[in-house]
Amino acid sequence: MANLVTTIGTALQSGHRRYGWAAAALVGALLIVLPPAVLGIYGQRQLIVIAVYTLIVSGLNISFGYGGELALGQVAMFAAGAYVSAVLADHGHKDILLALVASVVAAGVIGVVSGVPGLRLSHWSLALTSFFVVLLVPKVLSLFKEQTGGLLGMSTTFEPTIFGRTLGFTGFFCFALGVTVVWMAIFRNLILSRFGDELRVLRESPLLASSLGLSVFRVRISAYLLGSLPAGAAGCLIAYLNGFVSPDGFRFDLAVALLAAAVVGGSDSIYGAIIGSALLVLGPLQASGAATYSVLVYGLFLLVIGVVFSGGIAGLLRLGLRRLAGSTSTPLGVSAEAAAADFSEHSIPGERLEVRGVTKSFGGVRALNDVTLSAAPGQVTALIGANGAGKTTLLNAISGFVAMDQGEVQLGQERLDGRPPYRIARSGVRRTYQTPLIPQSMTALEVVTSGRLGSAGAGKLAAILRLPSFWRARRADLDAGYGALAFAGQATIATTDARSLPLGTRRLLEVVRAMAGEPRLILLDEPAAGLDEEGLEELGRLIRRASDAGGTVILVEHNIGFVLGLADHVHVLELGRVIASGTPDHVRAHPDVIASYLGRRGAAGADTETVGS
Ligand SMILES: Nc1ncnc2c1ncn2[C@@H]1O[C@H](COP(=O)(O)OP(=O)(O)OP(=O)(O)O)[C@@H](O)[C@H]1O
Repeated sequence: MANLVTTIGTALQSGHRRYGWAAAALVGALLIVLPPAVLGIYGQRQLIVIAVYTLIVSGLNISFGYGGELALGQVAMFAAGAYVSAVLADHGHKDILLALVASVVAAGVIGVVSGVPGLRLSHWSLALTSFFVVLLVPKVLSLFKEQTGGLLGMSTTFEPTIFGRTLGFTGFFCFALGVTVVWMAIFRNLILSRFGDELRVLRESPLLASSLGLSVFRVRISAYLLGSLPAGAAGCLIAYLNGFVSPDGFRFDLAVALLAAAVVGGSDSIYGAIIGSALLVLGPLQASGAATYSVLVYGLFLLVIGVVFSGGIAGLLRLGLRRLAGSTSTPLGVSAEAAAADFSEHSIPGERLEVRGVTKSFGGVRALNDVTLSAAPGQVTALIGANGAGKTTLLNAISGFVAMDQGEVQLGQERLDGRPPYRIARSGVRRTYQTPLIPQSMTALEVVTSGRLGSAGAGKLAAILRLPSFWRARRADLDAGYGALAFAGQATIATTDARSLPLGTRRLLEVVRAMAGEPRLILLDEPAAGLDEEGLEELGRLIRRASDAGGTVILVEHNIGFVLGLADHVHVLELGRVIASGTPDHVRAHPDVIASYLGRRGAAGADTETVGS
């Protein structure tokens, strides 16, 4: 019996990804072709409103749910779409396709105008600018009273035509649902492509996104802009549905209600927008009287859902399917051995790193003082030193997260200093962090393939249309990711939720992610922190294999026994200066190092000593 349940669960879970789109398209098609008499005019209207909210909420989910940016401006874009369609209809342009395109363009313009300033600034700025944009809607409409009817709104003759033929209500119903189905297909294809992974990486940490080679600003603005487009389409549909537009339809309450619908449905799920919107339209708040308290009730909803089940209803369904499916399977139908062999043949293209005269001060603290050192391909180069010696600052200076005051960094023939972090990452610098940065709701395989996000891949259009170039790039990403996992002996965790893995495995995963991105330089910041003996051994083996495969590895670590047993070359930092460099034996015996750092036990052999942490 348990087996049967697991089989059904697995089929549903894998079917959800592979054929979920087909099921959704089928439901959409059925609704469209359903005889009007079955639903009746009221039922059709309700479905159109659900479709309208689905468009807006799914747009919100791109930047908010997947990208982690709180943005409320969708209502302003919704208003822009509605008013553009209304004004066009008022001027006798009744072609609904024309109105749809114009509404989408208008929403895009509002998206760029309101998004760019917010996104250029800090994380909360977008929430604030988009909040103000929504508050401004009635004011702007009153400014253009002649054209928009001001606060009273405007009604006009909405008789949609398409290519010169009048649509009628049922035709409009089919059009509205058709637009929503097409958008949901676009949305799904975007989310299940590199773009979806970029958003999830961004939500986890902009720092991580930059160090994987992504321009944080570009990802944020693409998400906000793409999310604004369906809101414009929704505006067009609501104008034609109601035959009337007024500022009352685009108030701040609606922004809160849509946010609640996103969270309740599941803001980081593809079909959560449909669930949330259906609840918004058909749910208990539609009862007379309840609407008065809608902001309060939606606010409470947000709080409760946020605390109790953050993935929303879609998240609960996903969890249920996962539980039913039980253990995970190997993806791609590739054997671990074959993938590992492929990956080891594909060596790591390490380059020589030269750091010359790097100096960095934070106020009165000189974190790096004229640091000159190098690291060779095929070797593990360790940086050791007590707390505050400047090790992390040096990694940050090499990877561009800290602007150095003086000095040069050269990788192979390429100068890295002066470039932004994402460009340095694109030059092949990959790093790990003291606290593993593993994005939410990603499998181990997805985490590893995200190491390739900064490299050339298929574009968004290829992803939306699922062109052959998309499938080729996807196959290459999956092969490289799976190969890297198998190379590290971790193929069995490929489909496991990466966040649920133990600390040691998450640390390994970070190293594997760094290896999957064809790195010319790998920077490891305290990868052994918190690991037990077994974890240390496994990590040591992996780092050694990465350098044997040609990688240039720089290891910052406090566990001296681990470092001296693994490194080919060691640089010792003290108060921002290099005080010794050489082989582990040379460093172990160096009088300055013994005096200031290793102490008497170091001279005798510091195999298990952890210094400075
Ligand atoms: N952003 C910052 N602002 C101000 N001071 C900083 C900043 N980053 C580092 N420092 C200072 O620079 C010095 C070097 O710090 P750094 O973190 O590089 O040392 P570390 O060797 O990596 O230490 P640990 O082993 O504890 O991580 C310390 O005195 C630290 O307080």
